[in-house]
This record gives sequence, structure tokens and C-alpha cells, in this order.
Amino acid sequence: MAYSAKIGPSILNSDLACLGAECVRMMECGADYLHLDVMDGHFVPNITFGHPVVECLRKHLGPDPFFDMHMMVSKPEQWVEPMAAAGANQYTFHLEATNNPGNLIKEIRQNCMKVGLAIKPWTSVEELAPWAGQIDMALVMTVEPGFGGQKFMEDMMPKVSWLRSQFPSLDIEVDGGVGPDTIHKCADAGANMIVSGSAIMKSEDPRSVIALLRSVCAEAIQKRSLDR
Ligand SMILES: O=C(CO)[C@@H](O)[C@H](O)COP(=O)(O)O
Ligand SMILES: [Fe+2]
Repeated sequence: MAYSAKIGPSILNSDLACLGAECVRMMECGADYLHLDVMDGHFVPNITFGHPVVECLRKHLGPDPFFDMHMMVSKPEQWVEPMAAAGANQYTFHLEATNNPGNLIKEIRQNCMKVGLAIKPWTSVEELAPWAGQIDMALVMTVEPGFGGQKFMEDMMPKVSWLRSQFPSLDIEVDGGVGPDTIHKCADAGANMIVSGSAIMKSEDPRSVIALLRSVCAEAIQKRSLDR
């Protein structure tokens, strides 16, 4: 079992006027990585930021924090090189946004980034499965992408369980509505990369929330390894 519990705060709902400071704060509170939500106003009905902001964040934060780019964009092919140059570590694109996932995976690797593949709630996990052997991480969206602060969709958990059963060492990420109230479901289903936005950002004690999410997830991983 190669995977471990990792918590990646989504900074979408942070004070965007202080983005650099917010990212530093998250790392100081024990985040394992940063989940950066890129929205183009076309693939989703919202706009956030692009590679120039990522480049500034990389300069501000230094080489260490792992940047997981959640690319909610219609043309994921277009941003691979700029994001790599800006300092992204993982490029997570949506299966729904491309006709040629195989080529995109190759391009991401050629640009020295890890590959994440995301599916929206209405996309079946069977559509992702053929690519699972070629990616580093599968992202199962637990809300309709576009906005932070939405309600967790519990009915996505069978997708996570199925992926975990078929690909025992794959990194599986969940994103949307995940926090102390919903983490048990994600962890029990087999997710190990946990994105959490509002639950961490709006907490008065983000360090404790991150620690709680990680411990619930780590406990489930340990239990699964004992059950095998
Ligand atoms: O990608 C998205 C939304 O599209 C997410 O990363 C959210 O921003 C997570 O925020 P919460 O749902 O945890 O508030
Ligand atoms: Fe996201």
C-alpha cells in the first residue's frame, strides 16, 4: 500500500487579497499540499486565477509546497506548459474537457508534472478506469465544480470505493464539501488525498481541522491494510 493520508486545503474561499499569506498560513497549520482551483468561466460558471498568479505564489512560498492544480478549464491542453513554467507540481484535468486524455497525460509528463484526472459527479467512474494505470491521482468530485461551500454528495462514495478496490495503490482525491462532518465517509470509502476548503478556511482553528482530517484518513488506511 503505497499511499498515505494527505490534506490539501483549497484556497478558493480564502481572503484572495492575501492569497500568499493564506497559503503560508495553511502550510504552517500542517497542510500536506495546496489545492489550487483554476476556473475559466467556461468549463464552470466562475473565474478564479491562472498561471501568473501561480508563478507569484511559487515565488512567495519557495520550492517546497506541492501545488495540485485543479484545472476546471475547457482547454486543458493550453495551460500545461505555462503551469509547469509557473511552478505547478501536479496538473489535474477534467476527463470531460478533452477528447484525447492519452495525449494530454503524455504532455503533462513531458512537462515534468504529476498527472491528476478528475471526474464531475455525473461522469461514471468506468470512464476514468482505462486511464487509471497512467495517472498519479484520480479526483472524484463530491460537488458540481465551480464554487466552494457546497453540500457534500455522499452518493459519490461508491465511485471512490470501486476505484480503491480496483487500484489499491492509486492516490484518490475527493473535493467538495469535505470537512469534519463528512471525512469519515471519504476515508472509509478509500480516499487518501483530501481537499477541504471552507471547513478549514472558515475555522478558527485550522490546524486542528487539518489534524483531524488526517488522523481519520490515516486510521482508515491502517484498518484497510490490516484487513487485507
Ligand atoms: O474545486 C472545487 C469547487 O469547484 C473545490 O476545490 C472547492 O473549492 C472546495 O471547497 P469546499 O467545498 O471544501 O468549501
Ligand atoms: Fe477543487
